[in-house]
Amino acid sequence: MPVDKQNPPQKYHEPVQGTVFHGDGREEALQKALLAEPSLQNNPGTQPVLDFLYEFGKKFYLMNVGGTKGEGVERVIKERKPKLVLEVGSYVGYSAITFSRSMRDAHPNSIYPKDWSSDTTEDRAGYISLEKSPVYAATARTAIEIAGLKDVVKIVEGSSTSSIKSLRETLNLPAPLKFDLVFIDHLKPLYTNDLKMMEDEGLVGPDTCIVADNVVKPGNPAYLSWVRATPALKRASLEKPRLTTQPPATTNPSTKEEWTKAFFDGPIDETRWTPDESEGVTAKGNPNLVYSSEMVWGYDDLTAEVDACEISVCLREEKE
Ligand SMILES: C[S@@+](CC[C@H](N)C(=O)[O-])C[C@H]1O[C@@H](n2cnc3c(N)ncnc32)[C@H](O)[C@@H]1O
Repeated sequence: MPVDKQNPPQKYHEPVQGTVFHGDGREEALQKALLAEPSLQNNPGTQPVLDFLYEFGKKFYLMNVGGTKGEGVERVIKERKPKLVLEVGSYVGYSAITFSRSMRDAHPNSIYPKDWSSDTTEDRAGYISLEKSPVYAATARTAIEIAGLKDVVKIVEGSSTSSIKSLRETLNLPAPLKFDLVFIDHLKPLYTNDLKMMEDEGLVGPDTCIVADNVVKPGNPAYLSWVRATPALKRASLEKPRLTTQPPATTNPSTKEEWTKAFFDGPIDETRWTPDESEGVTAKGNPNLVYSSEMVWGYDDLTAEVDACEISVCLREEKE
């Protein structure tokens, strides 16, 4: 869809928070529609599939990153040229198609290996996407295949926290190999625990760029506090015991300026709580990683609500 950063896109749906906006059969219907669409069979490719998802989303809301925020992330990919990308939350494949296309354009001659273990001088690249729902993963695979990106994108099914913990084993990904870019876009309360798990496993580190979607809509002050805090503040937080019940969530600020300036000194203590959805897999995190973090603003293309991605580049690991 055309991107106009100054003006909101046309609104096709009312805000969906608090309503049923996925998991009611629309993802299966989308898969069938993708397979039945003659123009996609005759003219497969990335843009026809993205356009098809956008048109479907106008009728039945789809929780895709969309064009305006997606364009900001694509710009980062074009600048940083990541070779190994991790996405958390595939849904029906919109972001995986958009971002892996940019990655492939940056590395047209790379090999996309099935596993990363072999000792080789090959120029390799790959886009790994984690998805909990087998139904959404199946639709994403269909979309990705029609888009011609089957060899570039690998979907790993399962719950994110345990998938991340076992990812080196699952992908034969030897240390110290780590991700160049991570796109976090799944269950909002899990963002911090899952980033901490990546830090524990050495899957992120100096030079990794971490992009987190929906930090304004619905908002994620706890996550922002982890990537914006100083190592000293994070170390102090980790010295305190884990919280066993969910603390009251910090309220969202109301202006862009407040969002940009807030959360450099908390609510870091909220990050001591691990949501049930991590299924008992808790992470400590590496408090010594220093991130430089900024917000990239955009819209939900279908509800026209203002939203933002937080883009955090890991600068270095501070010595204690
Ligand atoms: C906002 S959607 C992702 C949208 C997608 N990144 C895009 O822009 O096209 C969130 C996805 O995260 C998945 N998800 C939620 N919790 C998860 C978890 N614990 N592990 C893995 N995936 C999860 C949901 O099933 C859903 O497909």
